[in-house]
Amino acid sequence: MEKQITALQISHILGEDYPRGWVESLIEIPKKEKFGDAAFPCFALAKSMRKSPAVIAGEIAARLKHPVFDSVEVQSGYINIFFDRAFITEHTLNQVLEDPGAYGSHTFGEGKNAVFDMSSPNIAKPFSMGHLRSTVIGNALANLVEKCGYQAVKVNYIGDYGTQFGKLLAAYTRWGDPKVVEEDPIKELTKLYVTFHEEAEEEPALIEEGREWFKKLEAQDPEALLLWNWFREASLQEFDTLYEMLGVDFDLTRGEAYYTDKMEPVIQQLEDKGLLEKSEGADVVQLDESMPPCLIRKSNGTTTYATRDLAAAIDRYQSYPFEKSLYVVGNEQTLHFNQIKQVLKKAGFEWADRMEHVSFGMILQDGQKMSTRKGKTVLLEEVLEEAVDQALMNIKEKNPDLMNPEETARQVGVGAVIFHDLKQDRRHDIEFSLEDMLTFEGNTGPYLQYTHARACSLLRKGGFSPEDSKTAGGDPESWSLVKMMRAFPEVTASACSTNDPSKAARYLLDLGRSFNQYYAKSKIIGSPTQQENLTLVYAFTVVMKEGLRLLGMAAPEHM
Ligand SMILES: NC(=[NH2+])NCCC[C@H](N)C(=O)O
Repeated sequence: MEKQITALQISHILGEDYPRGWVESLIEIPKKEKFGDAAFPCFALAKSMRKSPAVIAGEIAARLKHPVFDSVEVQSGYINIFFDRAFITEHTLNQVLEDPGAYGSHTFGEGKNAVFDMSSPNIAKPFSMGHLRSTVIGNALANLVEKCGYQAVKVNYIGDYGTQFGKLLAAYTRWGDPKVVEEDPIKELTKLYVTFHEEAEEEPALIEEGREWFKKLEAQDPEALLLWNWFREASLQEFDTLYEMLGVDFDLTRGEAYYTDKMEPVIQQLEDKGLLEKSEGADVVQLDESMPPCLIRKSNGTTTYATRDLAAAIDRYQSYPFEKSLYVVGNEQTLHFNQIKQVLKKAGFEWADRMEHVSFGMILQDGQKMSTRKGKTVLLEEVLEEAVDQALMNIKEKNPDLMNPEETARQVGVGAVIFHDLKQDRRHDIEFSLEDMLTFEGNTGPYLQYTHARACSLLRKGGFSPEDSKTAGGDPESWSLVKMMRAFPEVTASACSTNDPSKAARYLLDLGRSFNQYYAKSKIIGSPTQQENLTLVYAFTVVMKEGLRLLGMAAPEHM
């Protein structure tokens, strides 16, 4: 906010040739305190004003006045502005404490829908690392858009359709044992699927058998349908255990199969609009030179992944006219989503521009993709359990008297995995390392949660209660922390608008560091301004807790 005020003042002094937005883009936030809280470099003005930057800086500085400015200095072409700390501190604390849960909220999304296609695992297959990323990133973004006023609609678009289910049905009817499937459905079904592929190399006729089964499924053959339903329900149940652990829920679990009878009308529309072309017996829509045509119907008459996504996009727009529709899916599907978008655009759906592929990289282990195929299965549930176990060990070591250590360990272990994902630029591949995720020092989830818990324990020690808050007259040592808390609303807005939860995650690391620095430097309890200091600590817990909530993490008060 001070940045805008500063820009407005400078722009006002310079006149209309230098608009506020332009001035604001030049303003820097100095790293060193001695250069002020904001700095304006005058070098870009030298040419048009035909004066040296130092002279210009002097002239502007002489006229720069506002209640939030405490002092203004000129240093070699820069104007360094120092804000009125007491004024801003009080204002910030009042804002945070006025309505704690609402601090950092915005209204710009009000009355608008944001639809999320997220998680979307495939039934009868293990929940992969990619699906974990989609779940975690999608959930954080959904929280962020809601923070900005949007209505989030979280859709779990499960992969419950397609030729692979023909193969699975073929494999099951040949080799499956209902009891074994019942016991550990995903594991057994995956095995059957792998067996199918191995056997098919010896016996190519199997492939045909798989196709036949898929045709039966499409024709709603009772036996096929019964088995498919069973596999589906059993898989969803296993996924639910994971979602519960992660603390994620959905507004809608609606998979590809839901669109079985909604594709024909879409294909008809494409036909009517003259977009459908025959290509080697298949129906395709030609796209611009940058991509291959989109396959709508294969030569054997079956529909595709793309056809279902087209039907789903149209259906979503009809049910939830959206301002944005985000597909939180790995990088490897970029071409697919570009194709879908372009087909819809060609068909005249202007809203296709509001669809966005929120892509992300892979999770690597020792530089290689963590795979769920063949022998190398890494089961996500085991990963999370391992994280929780290790968190429990860490916690017991640090705080042997903690009540309810299991619940806290769950919050910390799961939080560690979530944060490790969210702190990085989502488009990059990330290296998986439980050790790195779980340390209490460094850029981790546990570090943030621990910092928050320490602050809570200070409040308990000081017998603080929010009703006794004192927002004026705080400790000057708190300035960096105050500025950090002040930045929160800007961070939520920008993380939301750029679909980038890492902005919020990295901000929380900075916030945590600011708090720990303040804590190290100040005598909080027992100082003459104890109540003011504790008010600040309390405000910090409010912002940290809300930040963690947005990322999908818990903020335990004891650790
Ligand atoms: N609308 C979509 N295509 N969403 C992504 C689905 C992801 C797919 N089930 C997979 O695991 O690869």
